[in-house]
Amino acid sequence: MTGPVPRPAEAPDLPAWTGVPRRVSVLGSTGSVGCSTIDLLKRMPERFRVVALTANTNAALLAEQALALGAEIAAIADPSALDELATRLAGSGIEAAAGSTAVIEAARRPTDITVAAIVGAAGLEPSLAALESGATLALANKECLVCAGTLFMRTADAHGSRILPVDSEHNAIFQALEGHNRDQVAEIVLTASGGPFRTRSREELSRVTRAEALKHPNWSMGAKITIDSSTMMNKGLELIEAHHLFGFPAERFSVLVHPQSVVHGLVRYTDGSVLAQLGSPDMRTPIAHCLAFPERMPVPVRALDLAAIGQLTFEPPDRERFPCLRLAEAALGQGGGATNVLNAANEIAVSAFLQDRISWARIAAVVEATLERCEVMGLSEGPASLAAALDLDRTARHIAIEVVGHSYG
Ligand SMILES: NC(=O)C1=CN([C@@H]2O[C@H](COP(=O)(O)OP(=O)(O)OC[C@H]3O[C@@H](n4cnc5c(N)ncnc54)[C@H](OP(=O)(O)O)[C@@H]3O)[C@@H](O)[C@H]2O)C=CC1
Ligand SMILES: CC(=O)[C@@H](O)[C@H](O)COP(=O)(O)O
Ligand SMILES: [Mn+2]
Repeated sequence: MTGPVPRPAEAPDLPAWTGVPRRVSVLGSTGSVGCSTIDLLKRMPERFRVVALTANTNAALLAEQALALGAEIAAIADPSALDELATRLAGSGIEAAAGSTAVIEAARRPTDITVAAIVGAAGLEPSLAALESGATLALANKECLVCAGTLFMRTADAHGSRILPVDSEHNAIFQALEGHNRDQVAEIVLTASGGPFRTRSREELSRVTRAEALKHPNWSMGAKITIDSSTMMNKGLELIEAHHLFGFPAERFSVLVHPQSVVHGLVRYTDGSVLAQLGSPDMRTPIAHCLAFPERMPVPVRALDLAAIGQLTFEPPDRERFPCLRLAEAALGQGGGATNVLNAANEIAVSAFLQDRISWARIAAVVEATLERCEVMGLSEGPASLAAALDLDRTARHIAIEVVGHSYG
């Protein structure tokens, strides 16, 4: 275990909104978090000015968003999508750019706040570029921190950039920690819905389908995180994310299953007080918290009606039926490059599951086998540079692809 990560204590708060629009970029604007962000920006045009929007392949939606918000630039990672993007933006004065370097350069444009909502380790370089520009980063892309957390937090520190957590649990914990003494924090609890398979037996879990796994009980999200929730790898990734974001040792965090997804995170203090943040399960609340920080802004989210919900329930996680949680906890405990390998192997396994190449139960097996094979590389040192992080990520993916190739069922 590496010790606590130093906090970016000197990073300045965003100035309060004083009537001057904030410059905002959205990386991954066409995804689930991206579209929720765009929805909020469209409702408050006087409050935000859009700099850059980025996507992977969806040129039609990217152009529509850029036109609706009058963005400066729209950048798409897939070079073959440039013609369509440029045609749709012709005559608007909005720049069109393509290729992964164009996405990174768009992310580097100065803003007041940049929302990092690309999925997977593909978000690492654009998010680092945003941090290097000095922007406040509203971070949804948890895989950045799992892949290269120490490097990521150091980059934020070095450039005086603040990171505001968008991920609902981390946003809740951030709110419950704000204004309190870090030395008096006894425990930080991440809640987990338990996913669509929370009550399934081991035997039933061997037969679950892709369609079932894609049906999250409470949240509407992109495919990758929805599968991660079904295996509880999402909670494992979130433990690693929380360790880096908040700088507490791994032992200070715990996971509590809460099927209603109303209590998003809790902080217990040394005097026994437990502070929590509650809200309807709608990502527009944590996104708005980041966009308006340190103010609050109104959102079109259904008000929480606890009387209608009636009961909030809690139970411990089951690491036997959901081994991905155990694997992520072990990788966090090991530190160094283990979480990078965990993330890469999980991305490959989830993608193979979504392509019907492996069963749901094999996702954990592929991650475990990849971690075992990578042990020989000695993972005790975490990647010290971006090149080292990308290199380890590439190697682990190759190994995971081989493991998938040897998987049956
Ligand atoms: N969805 C949610 O409610 C929550 C999500 N998160 C985290 O936020 C992140 C985004 O999740 P979500 O919105 O669900 O994901 P989606 O799959 O819905 O969206 C992903 C976005 O990233 C873009 N993208 C994908 N691959 C690349 C690439 N190689 N280069 C550049 N852009 C790329 C996509 O573009 P295109 O549309 O063109 O494919 C899309 O804009 C994830 O890390 C997730 O864990 C955290 C908490 C909640
Ligand atoms: C909305 C959000 O933050 C997701 O990470 C969500 O929490 C996933 O639900 P699980 O608790 O099922 O992983
Ligand atoms: Mn979350």
